[in-house]
Amino acid sequence: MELLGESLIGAHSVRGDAGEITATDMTTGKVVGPHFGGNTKSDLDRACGLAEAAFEPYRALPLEKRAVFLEAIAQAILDLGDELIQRCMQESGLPRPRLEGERGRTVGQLRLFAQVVRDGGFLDVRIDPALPERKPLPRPDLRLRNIPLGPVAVFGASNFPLAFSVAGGDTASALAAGCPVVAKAHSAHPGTSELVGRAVQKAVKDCGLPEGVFSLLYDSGTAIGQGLVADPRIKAVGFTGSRRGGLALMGIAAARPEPIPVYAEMSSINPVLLLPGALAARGAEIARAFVGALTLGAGQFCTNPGLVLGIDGEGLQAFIDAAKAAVLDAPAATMLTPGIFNAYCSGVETLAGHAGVETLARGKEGTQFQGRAGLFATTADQFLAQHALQDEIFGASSLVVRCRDEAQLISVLHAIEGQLTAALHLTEADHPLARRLLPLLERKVGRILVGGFGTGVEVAHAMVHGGPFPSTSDGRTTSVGSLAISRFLRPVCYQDLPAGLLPEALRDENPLGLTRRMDGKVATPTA
Ligand SMILES: NC(=O)C1=CN([C@@H]2O[C@H](COP(=O)(O)OP(=O)(O)OC[C@H]3O[C@@H](n4cnc5c(N)ncnc54)[C@H](O)[C@@H]3O)[C@@H](O)[C@H]2O)C=CC1
Ligand SMILES: O=C(O)CCC(=O)C(=O)O
Repeated sequence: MELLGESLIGAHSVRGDAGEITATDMTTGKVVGPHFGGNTKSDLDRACGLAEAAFEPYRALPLEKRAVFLEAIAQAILDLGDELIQRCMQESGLPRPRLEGERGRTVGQLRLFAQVVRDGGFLDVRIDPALPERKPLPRPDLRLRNIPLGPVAVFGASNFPLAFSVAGGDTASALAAGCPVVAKAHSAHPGTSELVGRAVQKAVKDCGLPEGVFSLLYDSGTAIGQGLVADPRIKAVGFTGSRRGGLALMGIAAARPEPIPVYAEMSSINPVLLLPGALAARGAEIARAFVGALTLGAGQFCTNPGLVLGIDGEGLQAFIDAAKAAVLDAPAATMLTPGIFNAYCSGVETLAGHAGVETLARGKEGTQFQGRAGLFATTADQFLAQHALQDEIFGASSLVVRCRDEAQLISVLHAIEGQLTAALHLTEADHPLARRLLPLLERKVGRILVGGFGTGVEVAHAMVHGGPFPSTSDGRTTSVGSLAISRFLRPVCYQDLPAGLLPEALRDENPLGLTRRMDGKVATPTA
């Protein structure tokens, strides 16, 4: 498919004329064509108008049709074939196996949401039948179901050009909820975005849906992204990126005459807790696995293990020695954009320059735009005294914090900000300490895991990829897994509506065959 450098506004392909966006081939540093036109405010207005017009007919579709649409997007992405992978490799610098895996995850995610839509459980139907004889007052007939919020703005992430971008988890869950999507392409992978956008556009057409169900805009600066969040027709925002970007969009959304939710996944340093028994039993082994997780994908994951906590002693020293050796051996890796590479280099330099921070090891030198892994250490006293030591460094850098004792480990945990994940390494002897840490960890993170690291998020029903601020803007939800749909829904209660006016999902005869909560009890449909 020839790339045109055009945005997609409903069924149309439109060349924006507000500046240009060009991709960089991250392995050569050269610009790759075509040049993409940045959209204008009037393009944005048109995309939002179409999304608003599509909302009612799209949400009214039978669930089966919505599910088939999600599956059609998945197939259209697969039909792009190797062209998608090649373009994506060029724009992102990410290797083929990673991107093939990510495509599988993207397609799997869309198919998972198709199942979620068919199942209908996300409607969360509750029926409390009327109790006309109840004393002292009768109870009215109450019926609840979730409805979609309205058009959603999705900001593609730079670090997952497929699974968190144009047709990634935010888009899949918003479409599954019944919300049209206006996506804002990330300028790091404009060609990949156009290819995937065209796949979604084709699925819209093939399924006979209103064209405004999906649009894709390009922004040569920040005006289109900001305008999108401010547009009164947009009712929610999905974002993965920097803390600064997420906070800016949250500010715009909150300042609207009608504020809207922004689901921003921002910064996280994902503490790894090395408990004494585990350090004594297998410190060096954990260190090697840790460096593997640290350097995976040049460390460009929001789940990257950026902080290691342990109690000082022989065990922690054995871990550090083995981790140092593995980092020294780690090859440099191409980063996503020149900007991200530069931010990584300056982040590492700043960290190394802090009082009381020791550079333990740096990975091998690389070529242009290749980040070198970095391992640093400090004491808990220093960590507690310098808040800046908690700043996310996006890339393969991690800070080991030597704690004096259990009490100081707990103080450090109290001091850290909200996180996506915490990883515990333990043996049975560590269970009493782990049991004491768990309530505190629950308050700090969205996912607690044992024996591994946070990278490699499973797309599943029980997954939480979220956490307290600043890891996300709203720790009550997740951006990965089927629960992500709940971000784009809100409950409506129907009180004493005549049967003929009730939505199908709420009718007594249960024509959709939904599992519903009847008078508080789960009722499965009779076949
Ligand atoms: N924690 C995480 O998961 C990630 C963190 N990052 C951090 O972000 C840095 C920059 O990477 P990017 O991916 O470009 O993130 P970014 O936050 O700068 O941009 C993400 C998206 O939001 C838009 N955006 C950002 N600020 C905006 C504003 N003020 N107004 C309107 N639109 C705005 C951008 O155009 C882009 O589409 C990295 O060096 C890293 O520090 C990046 C990716 C993921
Ligand atoms: O590690 C993963 O699979 C997902 C990480 C993520 O969501 C991110 O880096 O933005």
